[in-house]
Amino acid sequence: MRKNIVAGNWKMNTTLQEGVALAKEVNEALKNQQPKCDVVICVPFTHLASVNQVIDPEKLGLGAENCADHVKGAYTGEVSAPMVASTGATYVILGHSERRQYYGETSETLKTKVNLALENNLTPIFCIGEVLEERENGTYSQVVKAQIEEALFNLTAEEFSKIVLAYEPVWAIGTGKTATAEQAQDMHAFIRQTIADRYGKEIADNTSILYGGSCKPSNAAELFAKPDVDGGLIGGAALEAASFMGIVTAF
Ligand SMILES: O=C(CO)COP(=O)(O)O
Repeated sequence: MRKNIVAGNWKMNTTLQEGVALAKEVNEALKNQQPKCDVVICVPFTHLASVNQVIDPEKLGLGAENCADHVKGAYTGEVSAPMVASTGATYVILGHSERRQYYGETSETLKTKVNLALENNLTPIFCIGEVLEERENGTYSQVVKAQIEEALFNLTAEEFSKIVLAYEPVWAIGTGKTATAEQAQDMHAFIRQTIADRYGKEIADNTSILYGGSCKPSNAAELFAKPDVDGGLIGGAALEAASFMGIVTAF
C-alpha cells in the first residue's frame, strides 16, 4: 500500500555502540510525535539485533542495507535474507548504486535478492537511478526504466505490490547536489507510469516511490510536497537524530 516513508540508510557508518545510541535517540524523538510518515532505519548487519532491542517497532521500522543472493551455505562473509529477518528487521535496501558500482551487483543478482527478500517477508526498498553522464546525455529515463524492468518485472502483481522504490540519481548522492523538486517529480511520475504500463494504474498508484540524494531538512518539504514523491531515503542526514527528525517532520 502507498505510504509516506522516511528511511535512513546509515551505509558503513557508526560502531555498534554509536549505532545503538543513535537508534535510541531517534526512537526517543519519535515517542511523543505522530509523524505523517512511516519511519525506518536501515543499519549495518552487525547492528540489527541490538538495534531491534532498543526500538519500538510500532514507531520505528528496521531494515538491512543488503542481503545475499543465496539462502544459506558456503558463501563466506555473506548475510542471507532469512538471517536478516531473524533479527527482527522487516526491510532491506536492494540495488543501491554503491552496491551496483563497487560490488558489481547486476539486475540478474538483484532479481534473486528481491525474490529471497519477499520470501522472507522483508520489504525491499529497491534503488534505481542514473549516473551524471546519463543525466547529461539524456538517456536517464531509459536507464531507470531498464533497471526496473530487468530486476522487478518478472514479479507477479501481488509480489510487486510489496516493493518500495527509491529513485536516487547517483549524481545527487553525497554530493550536496540535490535534484530539484521538479526533476524528482518528473522522474517519479515517469517511474509510476512505467509501473502502470506493466501492472496497471491501481498498483502504480499504490506504490511508494522515495527520493534519495542529498535530502536534508532544508529541502525535504519541497521534495515531499510533489505528488509522486512519497518520502525519502536518507544517507548523511540520517546519521544525526536531529537532522533525520527534521526530515521526518517535513511531511
Ligand atoms: O544514498 C543515499 C541514500 O541511500 C543518499 O545519500 P545522501 O543523503 O548522503 O546523499
